[in-house]
Amino acid sequence: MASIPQLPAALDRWQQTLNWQPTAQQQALFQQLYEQICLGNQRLNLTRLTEPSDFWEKHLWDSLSGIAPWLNPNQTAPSPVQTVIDIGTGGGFPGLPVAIAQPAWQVTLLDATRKKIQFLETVSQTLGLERVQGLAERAETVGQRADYRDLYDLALVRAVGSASTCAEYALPLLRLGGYAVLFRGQWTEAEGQALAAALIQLGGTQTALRSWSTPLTQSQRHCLLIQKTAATAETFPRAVGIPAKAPL
Ligand SMILES: C[S@@+](CC[C@H](N)C(=O)[O-])C[C@H]1O[C@@H](n2cnc3c(N)ncnc32)[C@H](O)[C@@H]1O
Repeated sequence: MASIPQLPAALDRWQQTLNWQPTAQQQALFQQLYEQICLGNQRLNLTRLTEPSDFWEKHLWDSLSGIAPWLNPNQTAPSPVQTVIDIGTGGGFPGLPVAIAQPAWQVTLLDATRKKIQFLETVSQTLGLERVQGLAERAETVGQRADYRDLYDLALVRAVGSASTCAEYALPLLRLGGYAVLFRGQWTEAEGQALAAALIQLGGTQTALRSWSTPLTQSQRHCLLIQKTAATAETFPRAVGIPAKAPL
């Protein structure tokens, strides 16, 4: 069985780039995650990244780069976190690496595809991630449910749609003062302008735009931090399919 990059090389890279290191137990969980997601279930086609170094960089490192402000012991976290929702989690990213790195956080993995969520629940149980739960629903439906709205401290959204679409999924689910992290590859001024207009309608304020290169292949990444600074109108999220078809 192939191994993801092991100590000490990976530890150095975690330390240099995120100022954080996994414990030996967390490193073992990352390896188990790799085996379960990449090699364990080819049928669901959860990821096309099966090479250990690709998995480490584009799934593990990339997922944790989004929560860098909460990992770095020298930084004050933007706000305390207990509850997290990963919207459109797919193969469990960024939610599962985040749950391993932050074992005290309660992480909900949301995806519209029930089979993916059922598989991720089994993986979470196998890895002993007791604070992870799955939710097989559309983000638009969950965002209109009173038991999920205004609930989460942190929403993570990677590779699910345009930034405005992702913001419309995330903001209704956040408590006032909570944060959304939007993971992006390239980032253009036009996207920034569209997002700014959407945030006015959704009650969000962009507080940071971080830009960096990934540590192995120097691919460009952008990460947007958005705080919920006002209540989101009840009209959002709009009906299923509309946020993606007609972004704000
Ligand atoms: C390209 S995958 C990205 C998966 C993962 N976040 C990642 O970065 O590897 C997009 C996922 O979002 C889910 N998705 C798309 N729109 C959704 C919605 N409105 N509500 C819930 N899940 C959605 C899809 O089912 C799919 O699994």
